[in-house]
Amino acid sequence: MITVEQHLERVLAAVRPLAPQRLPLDQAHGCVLAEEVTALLAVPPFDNSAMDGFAVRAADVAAAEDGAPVRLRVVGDVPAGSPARPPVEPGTAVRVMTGAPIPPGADAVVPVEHTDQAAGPGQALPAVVEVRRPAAPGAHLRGAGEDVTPGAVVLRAGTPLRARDLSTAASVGHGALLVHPPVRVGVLSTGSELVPPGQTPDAGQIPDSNHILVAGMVREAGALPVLLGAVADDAAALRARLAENLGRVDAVVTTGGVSAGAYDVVKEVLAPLGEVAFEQVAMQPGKPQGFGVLREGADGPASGAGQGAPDGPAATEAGVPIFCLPGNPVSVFVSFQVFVAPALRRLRALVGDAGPLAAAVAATGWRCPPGRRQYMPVVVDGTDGTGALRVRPATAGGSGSHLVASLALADALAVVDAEVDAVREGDAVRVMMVP
Ligand SMILES: Nc1nc2c(c(=O)[nH]1)N[C@H]1C(S)=C(S)[C@@H](COP(=O)(O)OP(=O)(O)OC[C@H]3O[C@@H](n4cnc5c(N)ncnc54)[C@H](O)[C@@H]3O)O[C@H]1N2
Ligand code: MOO
Repeated sequence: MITVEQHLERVLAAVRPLAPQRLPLDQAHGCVLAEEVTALLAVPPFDNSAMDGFAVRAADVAAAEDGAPVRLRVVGDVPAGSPARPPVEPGTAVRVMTGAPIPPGADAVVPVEHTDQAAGPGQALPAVVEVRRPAAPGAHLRGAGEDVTPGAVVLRAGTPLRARDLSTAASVGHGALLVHPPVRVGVLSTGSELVPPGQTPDAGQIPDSNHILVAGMVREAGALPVLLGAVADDAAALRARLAENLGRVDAVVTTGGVSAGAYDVVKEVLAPLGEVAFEQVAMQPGKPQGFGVLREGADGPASGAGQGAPDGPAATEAGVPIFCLPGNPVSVFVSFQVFVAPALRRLRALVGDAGPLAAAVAATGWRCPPGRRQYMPVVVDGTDGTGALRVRPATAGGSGSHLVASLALADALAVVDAEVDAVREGDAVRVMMVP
């Protein structure tokens, strides 16, 4: 058996960030930025009004008050988006809407509420406006470049792009950015016992819960699932499904068929390729693990992959990493957290790992498997006096790898060293919070 660290090291050594591509902003959400972004436009791009009202010369309205309004001749109307720039001479005003450019000559805006004019849509442009409050020079003006001036750096390389980062890029004039593209992950279940969710299983059949689990975890890891469905325990069918799809994915996750069974076809099909190794990892759940890299034109079952693919070649020139996870659903969940998620971070070009495990205290004891690191699904039961999380197994069945229905209860995985044969109430444990 190898350790979790040994297997993870092998996985991480085989994956590289996907090569950057220039993508339109609407396709770049979640992608890691591969360039420094500087402003092409100022924000705001021009002096504009912060209020719906009237652009005036502040000196004209300095003495305005309710009892002694100042009357100004209205010489123009500038809605937002209008190219009109009617000058504001002494004694005049121009109606402006929020976001509209400030006309030359004006140095303040009087909100419509401080005039004799009604607020709201459909109001005709008056010939004269009565201003009932003074406005200081600069009042309700938003100056060009107040936020950002052209040339300023607004986003740094390495940033995973959030909605507001993309809005920043748009506001400073960019329509596309150089990013590490979304990682497309093929999701493939194997097993002759599987029926699609919602379909009543016949004798010996079970719902394929792994497919939807892995697809969702791929999304939660910031990548794009490519649903490759389920294949029966049939070597030719598996070979064909992989060969058809390898060219349109950057990684593949399969479930099932990796242990010692007579029908464990994943192992049968991929092991002869040489670059996919099947190991026993000292962890529970998740002991049997396959990992490797499938290459275009490789001799063997997956040869021809990538040819004629509808969505273009895989972005990983070095080949397509494939994770062959065990079929038991809790094993899938744990294996994904421990091996696939870190690899997806690297493929996405995220820097660093997901962060340290959190400190917790066992609210109750539980048994651990000898010689394997345990990943126990736990619920968090508040905190103790020192602020440490109190955790207990999410189900009476403990870390059994088939307890898929109870997995939804878990808040975290308690990670217990291989040497520990039992956790006792009050013991310190480390936990990995899970999405
Ligand atoms: N003789 C041995 N038997 C087993 C060993 C071993 O070392 N020697 N290891 C056990 C461990 S540990 C695990 S984990 C499993 C892994 O098995 P496989 O990866 O070969 O998976 P399957 O046999 O195909 O399925 C296992 C289990 O999971 C259910 N399953 C499979 N796919 C799905 C799916 N898509 N959705 C829901 N459930 C699924 C399947 O029906 C089985 O119950 O092997 C042990 N055996
Ligand atoms: O390692 Mo298996 O995942 O225990 O059931």
